[in-house]
Amino acid sequence: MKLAMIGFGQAGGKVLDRFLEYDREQGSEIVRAAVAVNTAKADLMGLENIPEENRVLIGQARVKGHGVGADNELGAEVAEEDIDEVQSAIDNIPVHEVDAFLIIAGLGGGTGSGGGPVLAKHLKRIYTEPVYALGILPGSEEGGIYTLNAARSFQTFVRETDNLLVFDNDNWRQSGESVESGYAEINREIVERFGILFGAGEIREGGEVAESVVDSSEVINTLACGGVSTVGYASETLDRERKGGLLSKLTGEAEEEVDSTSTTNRITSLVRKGTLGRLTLPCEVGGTERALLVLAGPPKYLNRKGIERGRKWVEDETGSMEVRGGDYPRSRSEKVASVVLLSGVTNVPRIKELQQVAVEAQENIDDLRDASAENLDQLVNDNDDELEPLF
Ligand SMILES: Nc1nc2c(ncn2[C@@H]2O[C@H](COP(=O)(O)OP(=O)(O)OP(=O)(O)O)[C@@H](O)[C@H]2O)c(=O)[nH]1
Repeated sequence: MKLAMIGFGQAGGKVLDRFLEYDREQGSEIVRAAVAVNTAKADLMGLENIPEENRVLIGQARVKGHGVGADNELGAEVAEEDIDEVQSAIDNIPVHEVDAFLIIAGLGGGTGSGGGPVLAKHLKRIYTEPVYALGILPGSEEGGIYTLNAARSFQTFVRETDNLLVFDNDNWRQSGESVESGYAEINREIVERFGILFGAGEIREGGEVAESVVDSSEVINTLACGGVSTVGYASETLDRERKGGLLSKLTGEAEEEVDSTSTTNRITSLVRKGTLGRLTLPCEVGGTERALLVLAGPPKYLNRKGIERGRKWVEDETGSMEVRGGDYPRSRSEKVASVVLLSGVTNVPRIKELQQVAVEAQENIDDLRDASAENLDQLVNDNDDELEPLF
């Protein structure tokens, strides 16, 4: 599937930068266009793979290139004010060649969290292609303002996009890791999962053809139920049995013996592990509206029977009647990987918790405001008492 990706804010830009690297390494050609938008000049300058002409600095008149300091209302305001500058960069994208837009943003900060939904609304008004977002939730140790931003932004993103794919940093940070090396690891994880999902079906001319192809319309149909999505992943490194036949001696490549029963079993077990293991956003699998599974790996290690069994299992597990599945051949890969997209999930404890914390944070803010208003009144009254008439 070909995407126009817009990285909004620091996290969005960094993840998009990694997507470009992945695209180049894998030859997957998912990112048809890449635009980074930020209020902080330094963040834009730190990007490595996004072309300079596609880096858009917004809000210069208001924040002078220094970021909005986790103020997501300000993030939304400057995005509204400077939407034409973002649009100018998007005007250079051959939109007729893309299947969808994907806005990537950290929901806890200010720029991406506030500006991302503004851009989503704008794109939906102008284009007919679906507009998705990949929203990154903050770690719980990041504090109240990040949680409050994330809770607000989450709701707005769900309203303004065709589907919000979520990655929860809280579920992925390893203890003892530095923040930066932690993010590098997390960003690799994000790009691998979403890269396989969006890369399926993007087979170039002369490339390998999948036995049961996943094409972009299947990803779009799975996401079309709207709401929130999460992605599961599992992989197994292949212990490739090689047989030194004449052909292999001539080509230098080993032929492989592949047992079809173990191929089927490997696939079904990877689908289970992917679905029941660590999801990008942990949730109850039951009640999922739609699902899609993609099996990636060397074609010999993929078969229709395994995928069909895996698909049936996901149907039983989710209770959904709309479970699609297919394969994504990658000959050079040394592993078989399963990616499971669960779309329209409803039972998500982290979101409930986030909303609760946000309500409390809002009440605290209201209390603080009330308290400071009372203090102000008090101060005025006290001062009134003390003031001596001058005449
Ligand atoms: N996964 C991931 N999350 C990140 C990364 N960098 C920052 N974050 C998360 O993103 C949130 C902060 O958002 P940023 O993108 O840094 O903020 P911003 O949109 O640039 O907004 P301001 O800095 O307030 O102007 C925090 O919750 C971080 O946990 C990253 O490289 N990867």
